[in-house]
Amino acid sequence: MNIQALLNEKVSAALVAAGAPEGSPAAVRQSAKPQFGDYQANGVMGVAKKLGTNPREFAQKVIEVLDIDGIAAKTEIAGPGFINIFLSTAWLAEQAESALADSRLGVESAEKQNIIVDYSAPNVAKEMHVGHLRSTIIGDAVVRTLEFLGHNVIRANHLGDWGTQFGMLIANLERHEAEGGDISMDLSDIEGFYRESKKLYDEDEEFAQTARNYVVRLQSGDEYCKEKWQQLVKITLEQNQRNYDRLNVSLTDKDVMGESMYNDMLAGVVEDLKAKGIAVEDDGAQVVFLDEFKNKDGEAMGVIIQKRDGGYLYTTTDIACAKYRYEQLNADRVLYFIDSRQHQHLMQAWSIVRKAGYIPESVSLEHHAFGMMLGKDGRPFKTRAGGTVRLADLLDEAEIRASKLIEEKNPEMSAEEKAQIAETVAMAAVKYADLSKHRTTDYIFDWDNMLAFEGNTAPYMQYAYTRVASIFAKAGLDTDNLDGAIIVTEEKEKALVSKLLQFEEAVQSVAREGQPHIMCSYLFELAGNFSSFYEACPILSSEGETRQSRLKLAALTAKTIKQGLSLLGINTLERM
Ligand SMILES: NC(=[NH2+])NCCC[C@H](N)C(=O)O
Repeated sequence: MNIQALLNEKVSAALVAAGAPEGSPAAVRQSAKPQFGDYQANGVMGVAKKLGTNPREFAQKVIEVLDIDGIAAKTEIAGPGFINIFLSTAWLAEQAESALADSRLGVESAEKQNIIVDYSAPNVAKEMHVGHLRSTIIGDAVVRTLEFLGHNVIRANHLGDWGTQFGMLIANLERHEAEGGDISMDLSDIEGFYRESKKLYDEDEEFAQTARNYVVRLQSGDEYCKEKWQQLVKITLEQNQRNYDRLNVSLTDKDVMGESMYNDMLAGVVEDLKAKGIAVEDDGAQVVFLDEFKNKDGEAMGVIIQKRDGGYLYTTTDIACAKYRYEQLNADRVLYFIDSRQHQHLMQAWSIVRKAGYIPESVSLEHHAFGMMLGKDGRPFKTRAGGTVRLADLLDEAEIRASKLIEEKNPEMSAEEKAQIAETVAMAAVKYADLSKHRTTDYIFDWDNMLAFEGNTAPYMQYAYTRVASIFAKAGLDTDNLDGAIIVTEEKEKALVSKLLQFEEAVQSVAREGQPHIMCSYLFELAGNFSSFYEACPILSSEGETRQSRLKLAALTAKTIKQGLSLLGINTLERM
């Protein structure tokens, strides 16, 4: 149950009953401090101002008609007219009880929507690099959260699999084949292969001519070129899949909807935009002038959708792609997890999409942008030699570092167990470090921080889970089979229960805002609440119904942490 939403509904109804206009916002939020109650409604002041009445008096009227008997123990008016709501411990205990009995931990399913999530989107014949890492792990956490809420999610890996570069890549692939080498070996360093192709293209005129010829042939559907192109796509996908699997990212080959998929739509889109008078010819190219974007002379900015030579652009593809997602996939919502540097590109493409009426306003197109990944020195994240960091190398290093850490902590464990723990911790650390930061800020990649056992980190959260789980292991108890009832008496018990019952709010916020750091902060706070509870309220050494109740609180904590981490794509360990 979403308590905030419930209270918001209750207070909204009371506002109207007290004379406020229909639809006045109740603005119920979690309280910043316990002395302000569990929740606070801040909507009264705005309404009183509109009505020209005294806010404290109006708040009093609202409280009189507010129907929260049995839910709240107490309400009070504070400051200029805030309503502080103190929840009843008996009611909280009841809610916690039903959350524990429910495999969804009491989280209600949302009204089902078709949601397309565009994420990862690396490029063919290029290594996945750290920039794609952010899109991949943030997007995947949001996908898991949306699915948990019951939405129909379509994972769209907008692979960069089209463009004029394929001419030189095909020509070079052919050259390698002619030389009789082992192609899969030759392409194991796909980035090197790309550089080599580029060099040949720049330096060898005959090669460049073949390459240009292949571009034309590929675009007109020539079988030979298509087959070679497919080979390149396949090799890239295999390499990416290894990264996805290691990172426990839920993408597979089936989710690839690359740029090439929209190729057949592009001519039609340009024709249609011309017919609608949205695109006009300018110096031989097809251009859309957008008033809402100004160029440096203060004039409407021109966005090219077809070049003079007939070629289409990245923007043209994204226009067609958005159209497709609405028309063919019936999207209710489309989320794009792309680097903030592509913001203007997306805004322009979508502005054209809306002008052309390809998607109704009721369907949201959302750019969930993120900042750059920086090194510890605050500069773009690079290898020591100054090159781009390959994702696979980064993950290898994470495992090496985590192994050392686990070795120090648990020298007595079997090598096999240590290796398994190290791998789980390593991938979690890389993901969690990224997920826990506000998405839009640049993110500083720091091994020591992400692998620390203190603070808002993966090892800390994984260990928090293991610690609760070990209580049950030690007592030989099963979290699914506990007798007795939850009784909330101690202050720390109440704080823990309140936090546990905010899980749904966290899940829904992540789904709404596409910001997984909300879940990380929630879990970190929950772990903190559990620690304070555990210190103040002994579990196994207490007796009778107190012991049973506390065991149940611990069980719900373990399940909530595990579920929350799993929505982030992070695995837990029973021992670590
Ligand atoms: N619909 C989109 N434009 N998705 C993002 C594509 C990202 C692009 N392949 C890149 O590496 O920068």
